[in-house]
Amino acid sequence: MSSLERIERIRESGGWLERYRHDSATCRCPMTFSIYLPPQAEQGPVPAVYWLSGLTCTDDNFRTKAGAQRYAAELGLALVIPDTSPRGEGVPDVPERYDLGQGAGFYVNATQAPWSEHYQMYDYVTRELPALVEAHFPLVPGLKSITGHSMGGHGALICALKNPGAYRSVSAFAPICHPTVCGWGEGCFGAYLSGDREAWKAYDATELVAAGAAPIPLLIDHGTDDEFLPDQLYPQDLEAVCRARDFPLTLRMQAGYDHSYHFIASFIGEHLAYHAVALK
Ligand SMILES: N[C@@H](CCC(=O)N[C@@H](CSC=O)C(=O)NCC(=O)O)C(=O)O
Repeated sequence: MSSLERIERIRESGGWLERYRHDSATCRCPMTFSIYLPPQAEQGPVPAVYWLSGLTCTDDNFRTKAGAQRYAAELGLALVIPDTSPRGEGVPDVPERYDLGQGAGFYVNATQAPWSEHYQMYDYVTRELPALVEAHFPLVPGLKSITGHSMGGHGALICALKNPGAYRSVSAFAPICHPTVCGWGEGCFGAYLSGDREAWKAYDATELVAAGAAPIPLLIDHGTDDEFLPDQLYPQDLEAVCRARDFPLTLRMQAGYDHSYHFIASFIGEHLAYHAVALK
């Protein structure tokens, strides 16, 4: 297991917001993540909520824009906030594209060169990072939930659907619900996973539910004024397969909200309270 280099420590809401760099064996490069430890972590281990961010983000967007740490402090939850892709000079990228390469790992394990050398974000967020943080921080082993936004909402849904029992609860903000049929998903899956569309379905929430994923309640918020709702997010497709299977889905269309962190900040308290109930 790699060692951790602490690169930041900030007092917030009675707890600590910390940032670390480590050599990832999974992504074969240095990776950065943030963790918020609530005040309760000074008394003993606490449960963790993993947050997966969207396209163009690092771990910094959520911790500076969502206002989540205040709620996490009240609820006694740690927040674990990974980056959205491997990064660095030796890591493939398409600098002119915001939706492919660095900042756009899409939470899959790439199988295609040149991406497969480093772009192993699914294994990183579901295996390496939980083992690392549980070994180094006062977290209750295995007691975790997951949420995220847009590409990260897609990531949260597939991590929970593909790992029955690993997460006590899952929620998502404006997730890309059917990535195999939207432009963002087609671009990344085509590059990272080849042109074989059947292979893409293993990382698509709508396809996983349709294929018989074990039931876990899904809490999803979308904004009705989200600029990406018509062409990228497809909640109606996930809703249809959930209805056909009687799969537990709470899909809330929040009037007037867009795709931004203002939307996330408006509902993050509700989402964390939801996870806190599942984690008690
Ligand atoms: N037009 C934007 C597109 C990038 C964008 O909107 N990113 C969202 C996530 S979208 C899906 O994953 C985001 O969270 N941005 C960061 C933020 O702090 O708002 C562009 O060109 O950048």
